[in-house]
Amino acid sequence: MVMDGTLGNSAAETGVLPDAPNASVRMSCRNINVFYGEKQAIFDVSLQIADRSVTALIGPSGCGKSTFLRCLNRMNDTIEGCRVEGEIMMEGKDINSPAIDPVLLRSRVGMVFQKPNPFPKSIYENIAYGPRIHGLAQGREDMDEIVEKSLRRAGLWEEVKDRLNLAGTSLSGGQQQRLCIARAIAVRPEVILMDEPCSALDPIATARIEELIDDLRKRYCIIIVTHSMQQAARVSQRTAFFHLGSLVEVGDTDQIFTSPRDRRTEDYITGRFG
Ligand SMILES: Nc1ncnc2c1ncn2[C@@H]1O[C@H](COP(=O)(O)OP(=O)(O)OP(=O)(O)O)[C@@H](O)[C@H]1O
Repeated sequence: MVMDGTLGNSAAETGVLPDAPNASVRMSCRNINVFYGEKQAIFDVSLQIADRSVTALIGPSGCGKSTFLRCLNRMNDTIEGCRVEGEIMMEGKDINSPAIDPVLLRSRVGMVFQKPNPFPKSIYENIAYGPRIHGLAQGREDMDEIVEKSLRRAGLWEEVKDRLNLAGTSLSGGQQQRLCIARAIAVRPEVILMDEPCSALDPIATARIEELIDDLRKRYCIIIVTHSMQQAARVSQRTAFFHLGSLVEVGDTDQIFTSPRDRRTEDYITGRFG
């Protein structure tokens, strides 16, 4: 672990999940409160996030899923009037500490948005940009390798290897989303946040992304916000149910969907509200 306030490369584990002793914790959030001006959007949420697995955040519209997700890589810092309280530990350091560089943090905790948002640059440059600004490539050959590896991991290489100089925006919606995932992977993240990554995609493109998420979880800690309970059930191993800014219940996805402990979770998953 490095001692200069930056987040080190080591995959140091911070503990185990209380209900899953074999899972190591990648991020540990304690007593998180989030305010937009005077209005409180997240109330005292504590959540441990397992490594090498997918955690789904579910709950009715406006319950705070995206707000909470954005706490995990300090994207809320970019929203005027938004204030985050509480502790989010990763590799033994609080990511909200002033010593943490948010740009570096966001390379370690990458993000994929609802709508694919490739840069207005070539496919190659979309991937190469991050490694270049973070100094991860020694030269052209090294960069070529990073680009190929990232596109392969995102399941896009075969489709684009002969047209790397074409604009990223020339790809289909599903391909663009895989390009954005490849872009996140290229800077060697440990965590990937996904905010409804399939909501702009058709069912076939959605299925490809879901398969990809299942593959990526072998290497990364993934947290996904989804409106679709079917998607949460298909792709995640753990599910956290939010309601009115509070975390109602978190657990093994099978348990949450088959025997929820809280009435509100049951009402939501059985379609009584939301
Ligand atoms: N930039 C903002 N400024 C003020 N209030 C906001 C802002 N973003 C979100 N909120 C409020 O915070 C609460 C939580 O919103 P958030 O978008 O996190 O919920 P969500 O569960 O992700 O919703 P959805 O499923 O509809 O995307 C809502 O009441 C919302 O109106």
